[in-house]
Amino acid sequence: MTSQPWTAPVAPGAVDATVRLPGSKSMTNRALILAALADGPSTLAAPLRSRDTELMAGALRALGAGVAEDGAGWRVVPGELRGPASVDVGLAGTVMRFLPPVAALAAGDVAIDGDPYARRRPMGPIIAALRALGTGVDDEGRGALPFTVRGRGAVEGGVVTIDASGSSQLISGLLLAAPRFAKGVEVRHEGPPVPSAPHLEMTVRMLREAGAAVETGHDVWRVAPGPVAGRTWDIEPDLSNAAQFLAAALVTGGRVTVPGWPPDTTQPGDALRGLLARMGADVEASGGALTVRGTGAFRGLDADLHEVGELTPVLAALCALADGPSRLTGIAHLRGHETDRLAALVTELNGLGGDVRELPDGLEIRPRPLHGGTFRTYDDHRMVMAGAVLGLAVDGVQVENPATVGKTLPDFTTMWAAMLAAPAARRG
Ligand SMILES: O=C(O)C1=C[C@@H](OP(=O)(O)O)[C@@H](O)[C@H](O)C1
Ligand SMILES: C=C(OP(=O)(O)O)C(=O)O
Repeated sequence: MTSQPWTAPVAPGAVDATVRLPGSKSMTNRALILAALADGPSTLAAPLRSRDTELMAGALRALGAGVAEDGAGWRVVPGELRGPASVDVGLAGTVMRFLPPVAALAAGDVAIDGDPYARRRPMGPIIAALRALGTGVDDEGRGALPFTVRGRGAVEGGVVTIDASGSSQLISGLLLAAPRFAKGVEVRHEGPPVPSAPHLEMTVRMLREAGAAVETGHDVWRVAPGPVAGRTWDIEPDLSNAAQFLAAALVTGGRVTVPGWPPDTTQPGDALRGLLARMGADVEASGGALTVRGTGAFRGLDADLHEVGELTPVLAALCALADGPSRLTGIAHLRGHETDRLAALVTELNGLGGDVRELPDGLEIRPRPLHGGTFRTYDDHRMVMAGAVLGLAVDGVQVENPATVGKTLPDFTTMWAAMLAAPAARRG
């Protein structure tokens, strides 16, 4: 779906807002997988409703699970997994990496495809791993989408070695389905470091919460075969989607509070507390909420974002408005995200007059006065959010195809307008 360009609003003054965020994409899609593999029904309370999670729900339904509306949540009733089925993964990394190992457990063929750029995202290691664990995959030699998983109703499992330097999701996908493999799984990683450690911790923690036995070591993860418990999953607010709202406090010298900030979380967005403080924000956690205050002036950032790569687009936009230069490193794998995010950020920030250089593993950003213009978004929700942050301070930023935020935050532009319309902003 393509929408009309959106003129990102200039902040009318210092923001002063409380922003309630919908559920975490990463937790919702893990909970859906575990619920579909469980030995009884589960409930997801406050899940994210967005393109990525609806695609996951649709994929699991196609394989035989019951995923039904339950008030604001979802009720999942596991069913016998079977093909033939066709699954659309859209551009969702979580669906394209978490679903194929579940498809391997189905009796019958499962054809899997997605958006055009999905065919360019790293999938080879998971295809090879499924074969090594005893499941046929017909990919016509592509090592990428589209492909068909030849499910036989059971997966032998065992030990497999992959290079997961392109995406942590390649490991998470194998681990999430592994309690249902006859021998469980031992996944070993060989290659450059695996990104997104917090997301791997999230996988391990949620598997354990569902009763699975998981052991971890250096670049090795083991899941024993065993039952997955049906349960209630309370989905935390999506902290990565807090980034753009909290950034608005720095850009405008205002205050943004996010209620329901979990005190102990595996979400990478929790790193925003430290990262924004390093840029000069006053960050306060109290009463279960996180509040960020800015003065309107803030420093550049020199940070390795390897573990929290999905925060990069919004942080890069913030860095382009900072008082000094920034270096964001450890993020070569972002070339395989929704788009090549390093190239996209260089092109679009420089298109507004910025001075951004691509490094082998990141970005170097030197702030310069920016001007309005088209900010292309490449079907990447976080590029829309980055454009919104720039628009707070730069008149005439035309964000292309804002509806692409539907991937994880369908109400984004409405929430953004509400934040800017909060009382203090109108006075400012
Ligand atoms: O497991 C997950 O839920 C995710 C893992 C990360 O992927 P990569 O390791 O590919 O960066 C992250 O960027 C993505 O948004 C969500
Ligand atoms: C990388 C991201 O998404 P995906 O789950 O599609 O990998 C992201 O949300 O920033």
